[in-house]
Amino acid sequence: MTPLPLPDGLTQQEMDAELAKAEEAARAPAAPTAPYHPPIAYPPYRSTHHRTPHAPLVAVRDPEAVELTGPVFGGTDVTALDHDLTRQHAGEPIGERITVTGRVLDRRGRPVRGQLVELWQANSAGRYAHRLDQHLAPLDPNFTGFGRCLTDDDGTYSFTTVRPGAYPWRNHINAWRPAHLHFSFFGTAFTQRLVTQMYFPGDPLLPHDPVLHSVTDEAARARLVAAYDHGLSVPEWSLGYRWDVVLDGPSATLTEEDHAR
Ligand SMILES: O=C(O)c1ccc(O)c(O)c1
Repeated sequence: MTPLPLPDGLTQQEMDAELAKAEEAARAPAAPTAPYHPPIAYPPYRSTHHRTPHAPLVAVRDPEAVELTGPVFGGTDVTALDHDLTRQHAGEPIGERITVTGRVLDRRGRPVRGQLVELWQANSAGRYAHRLDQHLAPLDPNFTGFGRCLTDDDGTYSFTTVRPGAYPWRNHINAWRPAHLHFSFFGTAFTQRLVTQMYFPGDPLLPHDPVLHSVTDEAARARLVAAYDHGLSVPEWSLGYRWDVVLDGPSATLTEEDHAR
C-alpha cells in the first residue's frame, strides 16, 4: 500500500507550545466555560472547528417525554461473549491482554444499573478494522475491536480485550494518538449517552495529545486516565485497569458531545 502524503502544519514541538498557550488561556479568570467543560471548539484539536455550531442554537424541549419513557437497550441486546473482545473469532488476537473494569455512577455516586456500555478500539498495532483507516499497520483477522456489556447491580462493567496501539492521525506533523479505548455509556434514559475515551496511565503521548488536552481542566483530564490495578490482573493472562465513570455533575467524566453542544 502506498503511504498517504504527510500532512503539513505544526511540528509536535509547536503543537506542545500551542497546547500550553491554550491551557493558560483556559485558566484565565475570563474563561467563558465552566471549569470542568472543555471549550466546544479547541483550536489545537483541528476537527473541532468543523463540528462546532456556527449558527445560534435552536431551543428544543429536552428531553421529550417519549425519550424518557421510550425503549432502552437491555439484556436481550447483549450476548455473554460480547464483553470479551479476545474471544469473538476462531483464533486469538495479537497483543497484550487487558481487563478493564469500573463502575458507572450518577452525580450522587449511586450505581447506574443494567445500562448498556459499548467499547470500540484499534488493534494492538494501532489500526481500526474500518475501511476509513488506511494507516500502514497490520489488521488482525482475529480482532474486530467492538464490545458491549450491561452494568450489574453495583453499576460495574467489565471487558477483556487487548491493549490498543498508538496511531498517527494527521492533526499536525508527526501527530500520534495515545493508546485509548472509546466508550459509550447510557444513563437511565435513551437520551443520556456519554461518549468518551479512556487512556492508559504513564503513556508518554498523553502530554502531547490535543484531544485529551481539549479538556483544559487538569482534574477532569485525570478522570479520563484509568488506574493500573494489580488486583485486577489475571495471572498468566491479562493486566488490570480500573476506570470509574460519573455520568453528570461537577465530577462528571467528560463527554465528546461537549464539542458538539
Ligand atoms: O476527532 C477526530 O478527528 C479524531 C481523530 C482521531 C482519533 O483517534 C479520534 O478519536 C478523533
